[in-house]
Amino acid sequence: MKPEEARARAEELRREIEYHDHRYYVLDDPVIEDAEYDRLVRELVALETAYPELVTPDSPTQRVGGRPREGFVTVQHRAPMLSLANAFNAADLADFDRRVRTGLADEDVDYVVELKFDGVAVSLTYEHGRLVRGATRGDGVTGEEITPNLRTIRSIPLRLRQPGAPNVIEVRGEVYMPKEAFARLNERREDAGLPLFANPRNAAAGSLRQLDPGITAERKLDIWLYGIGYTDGIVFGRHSEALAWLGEQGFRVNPHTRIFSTLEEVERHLEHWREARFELPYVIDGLVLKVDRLDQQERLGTTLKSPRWAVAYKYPPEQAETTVEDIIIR
Ligand SMILES: NC(=O)c1c(N)nc(OC2CCCC2)nc1O[C@@H]1CCC[C@@H]1O
Repeated sequence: MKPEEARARAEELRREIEYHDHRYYVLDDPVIEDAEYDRLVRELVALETAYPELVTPDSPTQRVGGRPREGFVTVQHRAPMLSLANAFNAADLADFDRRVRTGLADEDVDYVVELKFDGVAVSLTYEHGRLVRGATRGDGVTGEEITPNLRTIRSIPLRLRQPGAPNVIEVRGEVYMPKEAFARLNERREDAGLPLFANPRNAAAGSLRQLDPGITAERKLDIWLYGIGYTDGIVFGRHSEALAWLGEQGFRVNPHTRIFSTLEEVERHLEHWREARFELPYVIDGLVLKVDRLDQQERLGTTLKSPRWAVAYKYPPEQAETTVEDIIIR
């Protein structure tokens, strides 16, 4: 095969494998048999081995790469990754809603209501459509650079579907370990006499902070994208539009997100998930309300720590540990 034929075939295989990765890992709706998928990957690996100059960082064969590192580098987020004020009951929610409506001079308000994933917040930076950096939230201003570890998460695209759009975009999401993967990991650790992880969030954090990406790759982590931090190329009118755009670019965006325009609808939705959350294959510790219109977010602004246009509604923690009351003194 001539070099330019090899280059063309390699690019064709990359597109095809990316398409199937998106169907399988993001849409959970594969259209190819595993054996056929593996054959595509084997052909690409063979081509890249025969023509090493063809290897590009965003090739699907480069997901688990690099030697273990000595330590982590810290990075500054272009825009701070804020935290969320909490609401624990209907009164707290009413306070939040009143403050929002007062701040907006009683204009109509739409709330985007998202599940609150109990994992590790990360930011992903894409330049000219390619993933160049991934970092933990850290203290909101400075995080740890964990790009090789995030590249092992198969639902994170290594390049955007329309690379032309923004030159730079930094997206935010929550990396988590599904309940099933958490249970299997702790079984293996128990068999190996290793200390167990207390919950999926700790397991996800421990898996992301591995110096060896090969270990991260084995941990079956996944991610839900929930926002855009910084971008130099596109402007959205609403948070819900930004979420739709993330989905179009190939990111994994949660299907349970809803938009409501009254607090009553929001409260009914929160009551539904109070029990329904235990059926989910991943842990949530509440839901997040966000004012949808970005111009209204701007007007409400943020405190040093968290936005005035969003709040986390928290459920009481699952009673996993045994408490004193549960121990009946016989
Ligand atoms: N954990 C989540 O599911 C979640 C979410 N669905 N949406 C946001 O929106 C950001 C944007 C403005 C302030 C918080 N943040 C989330 O989690 C973050 C991680 C660290 C602080 C928040 O809990």
